[in-house]
Amino acid sequence: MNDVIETRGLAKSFGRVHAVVDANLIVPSGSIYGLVGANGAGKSTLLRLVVGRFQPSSGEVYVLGENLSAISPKLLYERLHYIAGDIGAYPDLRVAEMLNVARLMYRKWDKTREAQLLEAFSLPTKQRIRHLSKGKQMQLRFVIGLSARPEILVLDEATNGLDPVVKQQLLHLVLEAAAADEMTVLFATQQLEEIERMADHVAVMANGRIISAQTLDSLQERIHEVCCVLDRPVSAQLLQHPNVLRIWRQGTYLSLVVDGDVDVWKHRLTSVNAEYIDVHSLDLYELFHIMMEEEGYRRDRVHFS
Ligand SMILES: Nc1ncnc2c1ncn2[C@@H]1O[C@H](COP(=O)(O)OP(=O)(O)OP(=O)(O)O)[C@@H](O)[C@H]1O
Repeated sequence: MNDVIETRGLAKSFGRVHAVVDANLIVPSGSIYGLVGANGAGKSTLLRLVVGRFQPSSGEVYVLGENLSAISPKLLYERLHYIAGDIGAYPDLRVAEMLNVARLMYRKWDKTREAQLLEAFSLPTKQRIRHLSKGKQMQLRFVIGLSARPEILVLDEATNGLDPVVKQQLLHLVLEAAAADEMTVLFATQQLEEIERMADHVAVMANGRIISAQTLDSLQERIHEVCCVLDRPVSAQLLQHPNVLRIWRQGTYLSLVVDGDVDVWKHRLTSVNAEYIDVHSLDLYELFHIMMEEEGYRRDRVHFS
């Protein structure tokens, strides 16, 4: 599998805000790569750097093996399609006019797919884009994005605010198109169910940094919760280890979230007479929460007096 996107030491600052810091991301060809992180973590900025909407403060972006700064905008436009949740271009055109423009813009335009998608979405072709609902506008953008048959589709919270039926429909179509065209998808989302449903790889961002980037399977195989009952105090030294991401104790119950070999921890806990040792995987929600806490991410506490 070749890599279709690679960022090397990528950084972007806005004045004193370091939105993206030393980002090294490798997106393999054909992968469905999810990007998650808290509000303001730097996801949109990273995607805008990857699609050439922002100039990096430092570092480099490679798309389809070439340095982004050396790729002609026209070629990039055809090979990489970007859809963000904000307002799209040409809001005053009618749907049919917009599709005429798009057909001229993309050499690989797939008319059969366009017709299938138009029928599936029942888009009112005579209406002006700005008069369409948000969901219909987004459907139109996916008609264009998928009919253009790009090699890479970059989605930035593209399903935000859509009703669950439209959202599921769009995600399903993206997966179908990705399989049919061997298209790579890089998408940022706050919705972990989208990661669960779509992604085979996932990168987690916190405070502008990529703190984890790997396959979803390896992430879930690597981190576990080890629980036990321990009716005597244990030295802090035993538990404080770089691979212990969280320690939680209530009475005699102890829970450790550990990164890496769980057998080591079973052995350590057995050696201090722990009983009822149990190991289980964590769901994505717990995993991301713990990873972000690890990175020092805390929601500001709000006090009402
Ligand atoms: N054009 C800009 N000018 C100034 N600051 C910006 C600009 N774009 C982003 N930022 C700042 O960069 C940081 C990262 O923002 P970004 O939008 O990339 O985060 P995000 O992870 O996509 O957040 P969200 O999930 O809330 O959309 C934030 O502090 C944001 O305020």
